[in-house]
Amino acid sequence: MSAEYKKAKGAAFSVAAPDHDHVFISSKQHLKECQKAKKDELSFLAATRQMFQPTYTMLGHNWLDERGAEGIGYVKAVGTLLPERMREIMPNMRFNIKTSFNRLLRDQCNPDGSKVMPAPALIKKVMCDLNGYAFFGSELGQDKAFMETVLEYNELVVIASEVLRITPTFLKGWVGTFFRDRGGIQARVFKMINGVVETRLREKADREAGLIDTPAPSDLVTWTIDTAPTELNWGARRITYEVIALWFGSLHALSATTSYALYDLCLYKEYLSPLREELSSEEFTNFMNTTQGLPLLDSFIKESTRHNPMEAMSGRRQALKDFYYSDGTKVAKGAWTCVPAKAILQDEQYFPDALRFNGFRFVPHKANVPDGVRKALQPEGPSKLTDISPHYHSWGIGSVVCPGRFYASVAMKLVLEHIVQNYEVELVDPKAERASIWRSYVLPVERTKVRFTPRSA
Ligand code: HEM
Repeated sequence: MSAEYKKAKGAAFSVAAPDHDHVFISSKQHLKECQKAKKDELSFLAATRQMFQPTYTMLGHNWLDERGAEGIGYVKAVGTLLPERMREIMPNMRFNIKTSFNRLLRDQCNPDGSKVMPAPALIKKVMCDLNGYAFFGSELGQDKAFMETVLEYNELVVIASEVLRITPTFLKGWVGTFFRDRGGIQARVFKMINGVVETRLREKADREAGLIDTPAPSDLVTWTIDTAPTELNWGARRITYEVIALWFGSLHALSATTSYALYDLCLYKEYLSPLREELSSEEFTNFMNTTQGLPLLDSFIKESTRHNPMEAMSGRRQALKDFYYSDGTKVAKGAWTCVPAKAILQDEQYFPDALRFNGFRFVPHKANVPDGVRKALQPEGPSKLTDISPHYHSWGIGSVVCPGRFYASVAMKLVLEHIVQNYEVELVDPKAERASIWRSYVLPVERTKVRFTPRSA
């Protein structure tokens, strides 16, 4: 894809795949037209459905192709209500991370006090616990059996959806049933979440009738209920599906991105000292009080996402009918149009010294960067991890952008803060494979091990 992007010099290019063709765009004009396409022309939700195969991975749930036809309450729940409450829940998020690390590393001790763990597997569990708290509060979030089941379900969906995407249509029903019935895991997860949703709906009705005066818990189940489209009268079942869909959209990306940042902490040790200085300063208190700040850590994570994008493409839209860009480029019905995000992130025009890791390339000019730490400057000036820009498409391409990025930024910072402040980290085998490529995904290799040595040891 990168070679095609270079050859195309801004023009659109096509890449065929077993399930459908891809038409890649990167010019300002194409992006503008893609963002402005009508809802019945290019669809984000149709592409998402193809990615996740919910018919087989979410107990037959299906959503409409037209974004907004069933409301976009989830965008408010995730992008507004969750960030608004973040300051309130951040101390508990921090405590949750500490508890997870202590529990997960407890049994791995070597005689010298160090602990060795496969890094992505560890991060996935930490993030699962953390997300569990943000999504389900203390009810299901503290329920060990539920958290183990929901993590197992997550893994199943990732594998099942990829297998189903390339399964010929005539075999899909058969292969899909195999995944759907596997140990009844989908039904179990559904039942547990649905139970909580039913209770919350009952309590909401009681609260509105003045029968109880306890406040609703501050978590995504509550906010998904509160932002559900009233005119559609969603019951518990539909709300449960919405919560499950949000869960998938979040855990996988969060874990992969944080795992890469952990590898980068192991590989580029010169950043540890300035990061520790920042995390021990007023900056951290300010971050806990405002959710903002920590410019060095923010830039380090952003550079890690640039250097190791977990997906080669972004801004997927499926054509619901033949679609033509104004230069005549055709996206045939069923094909996807998308952006070659990884190739753009490695383009020297936009990211000088693009192939090198420059942890502080995005920091504000006034930030306290010590001499000797590389800091390539961006032509467009400083930017934050959560910013959307025409060349950084990790959160999407505009018209649809990730509303979870504010929470993701805080969650990643809190996990990395815990690691940086409490451990020295190193790759057990610096030559071990860190990333594996499957189609457009570039995922952290599960078995790659990191040694955690407590800093006080
Ligand atoms: C590092 C972590 C994450 C990454 C890299 C990421 C990336 C993305 C991307 C690329 C899109 C699609 C935009 C498009 O195709 O144009 C998206 C959409 C979305 N993401 Fe995230 N995401 C992350 C974390 C999260 C989290 C933690 C949540 C929820 C708590 C979340 C919720 C959503 C939702 C609801 C959408 C759909 C938005 C809409 O329909 O308007 N994401 N995300």
